[in-house]
Amino acid sequence: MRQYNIPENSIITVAGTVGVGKTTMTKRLADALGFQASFEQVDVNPYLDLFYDDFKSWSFHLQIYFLAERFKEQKRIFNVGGGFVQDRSIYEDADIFARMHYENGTMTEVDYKTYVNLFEAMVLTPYFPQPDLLIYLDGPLEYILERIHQRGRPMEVKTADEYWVELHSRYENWIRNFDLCPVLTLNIKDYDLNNQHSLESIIKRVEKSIKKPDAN
Ligand SMILES: Nc1ncnc2c1ncn2[C@@H]1O[C@H](COP(=O)(O)OP(=O)(O)O)[C@@H](O)[C@H]1O
Ligand SMILES: Nc1ncnc2c1ncn2[C@H]1C[C@H](O)[C@@H](COP(=O)(O)O)O1
Repeated sequence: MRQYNIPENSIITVAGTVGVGKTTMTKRLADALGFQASFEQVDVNPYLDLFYDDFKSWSFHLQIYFLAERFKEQKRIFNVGGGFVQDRSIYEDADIFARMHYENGTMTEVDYKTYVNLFEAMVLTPYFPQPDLLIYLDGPLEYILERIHQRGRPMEVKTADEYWVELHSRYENWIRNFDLCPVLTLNIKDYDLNNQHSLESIIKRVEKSIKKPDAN
């Protein structure tokens, strides 16, 4: 395997809205770098279908479930060590999804406050070092909607497009203000992961952007 100028214990988080291509990017990048991958487990999530049927009744349960899952994954990453590529950051749960449901009235204020308290307590533990790089995947909304429909998860396909439109717009605002670690933004129109040159050029950009051990 080719050696890259990327510290071997780096943590790279792939962020972006639903359907943009995080899981696919996580797999390809982890394989190319010889890193381990950490995924969201969508198929076994007991709340996801219930949530998409009725946001108001299930948004708190779902957020707590995601928080617990991410905490377990963070602990695993911390204990196993080595380089990891991670499919979605915990920041997106709190700053985008939970906040959106609270602001739209599909999560109560008391539930939101409880969630934020728990989130803040968790990110202060040693299991949540800031990533060395956040790769932000962005692209035109119509591409993303097409991917959601083409992937065909039933609960997502039946969800009104307005939900994805709002999510996309919240992501764009969020990334403009995100400063917890270096960010590399990739537009999905500009790469093709089936093309080795395209993947190599992404890795070159990762090499340039990632936090190196001697950096502050
Ligand atoms: N670079 C790409 N080019 C074309 N299709 C892609 C690309 N990346 C992902 N897809 C497709 O788009 C859909 C969503 O991708 P996925 O990686 O599951 O997104 P996410 O994890 O962000 O929800 C899947 O059907 C996947 O095969
Ligand atoms: N924190 C979250 N709140 C609500 N919904 C969420 C959250 N994190 C993920 N999701 C949903 C969105 C998708 O339907 C699936 C998986 O996300 P993906 O972006 O496809 O990895 O879970």
